[in-house]
Amino acid sequence: MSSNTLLKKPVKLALIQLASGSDKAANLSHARDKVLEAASAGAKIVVLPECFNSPYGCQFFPKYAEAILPSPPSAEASPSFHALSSMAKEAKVYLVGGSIPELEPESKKYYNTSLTFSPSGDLLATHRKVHLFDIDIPGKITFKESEVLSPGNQITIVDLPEYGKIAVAICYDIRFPELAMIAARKGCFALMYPGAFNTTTGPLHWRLQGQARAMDNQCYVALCSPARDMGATYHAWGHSLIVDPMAEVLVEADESEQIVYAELDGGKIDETRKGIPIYTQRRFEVYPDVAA
Ligand SMILES: NC(=O)CC(=O)C(=O)O
Repeated sequence: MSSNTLLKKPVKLALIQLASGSDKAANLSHARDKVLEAASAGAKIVVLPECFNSPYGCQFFPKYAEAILPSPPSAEASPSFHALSSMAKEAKVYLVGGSIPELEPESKKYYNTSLTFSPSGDLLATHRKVHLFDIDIPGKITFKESEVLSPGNQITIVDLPEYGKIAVAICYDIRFPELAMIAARKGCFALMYPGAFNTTTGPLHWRLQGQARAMDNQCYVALCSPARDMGATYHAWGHSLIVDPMAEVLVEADESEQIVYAELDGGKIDETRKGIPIYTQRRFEVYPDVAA
């Protein structure tokens, strides 16, 4: 076990592949139990899935949306914010709080938003899904988040003082390697993606996207899905997974509710970058358009 300049000390990461239903309060309470379970197993960074407090679908966003700003949000207006903050504090973990439908009260715009909290329950970062999930695969799946949601406009990098920097992005964001590349080049040891691929795109692309982002950027990548519910309108792929900097899948769930864990080690980032030194071999003079 070793550390490096990106990851100061080894850390156990947990992804909670949560089974959520239509009752928001029940979902929040269930998430709390699972976060505490992950902490008891030694996890210090815990990730929840996309839309963990609601069913996933455009028809559900307005009903489940809550305000996050203005600050400080009240427990009535922002129950998920408060629940996440208290579970992080109770479990004493860094918590990447999956995502929740957000209503920005002044603009009346809706967002798909991820909140990250410190072990003392303080909000560290807010990521609004940058790339909205608009796809149309005839006969298989049509989804248009942009009919209801607005996109976020920022790459989100979060400093976890004891460990180093992570990037947080949501689901469809993983299909845009530019975002991952910039975050990695700014020194993140891991890219965290709460996500909910489906039974059409999941088998083809979920693992591949996770491994591709890890291989390109030689850092850890985590994808955290909801458990599959065949009674829901959207059938999540599940298969939450953690990939190491060599693009090896360290752990992968099936589609049922479970928690997957892996130990992240800075030495693995060094070893990978030493063995395949693309970080020092880039030729930005040949492709200046992508230089940061
Ligand atoms: N749900 C998403 O945002 C993305 C997805 O399912 C896919 O890219 O496939």
